[in-house]
Amino acid sequence: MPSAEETTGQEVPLLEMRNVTVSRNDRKILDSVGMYIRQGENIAIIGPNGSGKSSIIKVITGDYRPRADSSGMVFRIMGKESWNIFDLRGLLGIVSGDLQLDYMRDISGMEVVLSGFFSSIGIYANHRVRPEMVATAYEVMKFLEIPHLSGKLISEMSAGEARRILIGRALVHDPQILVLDEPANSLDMKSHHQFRELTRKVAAAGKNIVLVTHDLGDIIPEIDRVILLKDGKVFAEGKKEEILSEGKLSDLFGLPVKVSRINGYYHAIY
Ligand SMILES: Nc1ncnc2c1ncn2[C@@H]1O[C@H](COP(=O)(O)OP(=O)(O)OP(=O)(O)O)[C@@H](O)[C@H]1O
Repeated sequence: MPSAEETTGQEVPLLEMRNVTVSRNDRKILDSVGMYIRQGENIAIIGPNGSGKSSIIKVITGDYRPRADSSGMVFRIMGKESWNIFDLRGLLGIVSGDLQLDYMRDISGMEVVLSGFFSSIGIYANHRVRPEMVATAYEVMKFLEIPHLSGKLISEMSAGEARRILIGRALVHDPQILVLDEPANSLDMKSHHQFRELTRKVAAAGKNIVLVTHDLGDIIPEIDRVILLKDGKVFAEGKKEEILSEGKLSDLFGLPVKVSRINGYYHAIY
């Protein structure tokens, strides 16, 4: 059967959202959000605390179910409106600070990476770890230059080491999209730098990066487009060079922001 792309002659977008609304406790935390991510595109979602960034990620991962308002809603991932949660998890690899907190126990780097095959927090008696899974996990760790963390307990790793192991977990099942939710929180300068370099390597390997952050320094040069969120709504979106302007960022964060660009990275001064 021909794919939607072959039938229509148009590229199927990675993600398409229109009029996506999510409410909690009778309050709209996402309000008619629209977003369009092309295949092969890397994007960053930026906004102040509480603007709805993590909620967008939860919609993408199927944790939050959006509802349609009177103008109707569109929500498609790879052209499909409804996803089996296991198929969806296969498409996505996720790294977040919250996930790292879930792993604060005595489990080795190798087990953390392997748990990515089962979308679980650890390896349990019902998980059948096949030899080829161990071989793949080792290959991923080699690619990420972290084989030395294989036998180390995550509870004994530095924040930067643990974050790199979580990228391994996110990539081990070969997802198309790597979602990074505030990935550099609590990393020192060197760990932040190493993390960014790893993300660049993943982008160069052909994965789509969806980055959520409030720190402009997380935006690797491979990110083409930026979406600004404010109060649960899209405030602005477009090419990185146009969106990361002093005027727009000052309006977004509600304070005067100066922006500098060095070696393809943006920095905010406030
Ligand atoms: N389960 C929930 N119940 C009630 N309110 C919620 C829930 N989840 C999120 N919110 C509210 O929705 C708004 C958006 O939250 P969200 O976590 O998406 O913001 P964020 O941009 O990721 O913030 P931060 O940068 O602080 O992580 C916030 O005001 C938050 O308090």
